[in-house]
Amino acid sequence: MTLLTEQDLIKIRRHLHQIPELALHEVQTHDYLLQVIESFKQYYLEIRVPEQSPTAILVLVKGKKPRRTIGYRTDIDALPVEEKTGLPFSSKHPGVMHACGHDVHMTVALGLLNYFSENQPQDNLLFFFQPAEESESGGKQAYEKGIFEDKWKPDEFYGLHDNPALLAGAIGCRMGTLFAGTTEVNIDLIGKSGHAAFPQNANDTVVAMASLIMQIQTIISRSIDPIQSGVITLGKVDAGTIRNVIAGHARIEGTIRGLTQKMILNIDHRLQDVCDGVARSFNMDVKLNLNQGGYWPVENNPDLTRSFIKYMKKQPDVNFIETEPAMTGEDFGYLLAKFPGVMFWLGVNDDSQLHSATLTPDEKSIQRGVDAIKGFLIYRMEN
Ligand SMILES: CC(=O)N[C@@H](CCC[C@H](N)C(=O)O)C(=O)O
Repeated sequence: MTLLTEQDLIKIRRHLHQIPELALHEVQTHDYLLQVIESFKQYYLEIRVPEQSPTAILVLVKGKKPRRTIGYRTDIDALPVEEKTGLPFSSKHPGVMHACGHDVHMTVALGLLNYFSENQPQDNLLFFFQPAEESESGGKQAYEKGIFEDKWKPDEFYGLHDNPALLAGAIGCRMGTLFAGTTEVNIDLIGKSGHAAFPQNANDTVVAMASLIMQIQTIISRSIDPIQSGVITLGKVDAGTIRNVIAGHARIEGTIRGLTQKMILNIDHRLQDVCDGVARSFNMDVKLNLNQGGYWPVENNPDLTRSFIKYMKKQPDVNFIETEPAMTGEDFGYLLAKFPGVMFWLGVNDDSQLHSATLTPDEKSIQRGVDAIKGFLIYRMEN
């Protein structure tokens, strides 16, 4: 294999786009990634599939005169979204789609790895193809299972997320917090089912759920400092079986976001109060389960981010934009709490938002992303 062209990268991205898989089930994706990586020159590559995390891949590129190991992470999982792009290379997996652009993330990582397999870097580079970013805290799991040990430990870590609101190939970043911390919310309401005609003999969880949802949506507006703010989105509700049976069980699933850990814990606390209140007033069990996993706020390291921004701003071919913090979550936040590093945006210029069934990243972003990041990594190794 020689250097991949822009067309080769687009082909790879389209293949990955057709085989999206959910968190921790990225089997075909993993096999295809391995196949591509194994087609690169292997002179100074070492590939490892950690047995503790069988869909992850680590690739160490041994440097000429290493002073450090620079990590680069890409996520590899997809979302339970039915694709509606109409693209000829649409998802072949019903109900699953790369609606968050991880196919682009993986392709950029492969482009970088391919370049450094042809051009031995000064420092060591560690590529981490990470399962389960959308749920299941893949980054945290990998860390806790000990996959970053000995020579597999990065001294610093970089990673990107695509951004449809930025022009294709633009790089966005900021000092401090880039993304929010999140907490997954699951609420089960347990009442008593019964005949629709006799509510006095049942305990209706649909009515309690409606009241609970409305009360939860007052937490942000009434309990949180509006200057700091946060988000609670309840994205899934489920209750009942048929129109004329009172539902004895209801479930709500959602997510909380805040830019600081203090804010997340504050919202968590208020949510518990509101659930307890509804349980009392409707005389039923309301079980709240909160799971932050590894979705900690994404805090960029000050020195490394300064150097990243300084480099990107100086490049005539890079459209660099200083961005505001975003309420998206990322389990790279957990890894950045363990290793200093930088997360940044790669513009993919699309009208559709992340997580939408019509997300269509502009493929010009791939080569531009590879060029900008490759340049930065070389610069970092020289400084
Ligand atoms: C970039 C992005 O969209 N990330 C996801 C991360 C999921 C966090 C977690 N599963 C949760 O929902 O709390 C996001 O939804 O922001």
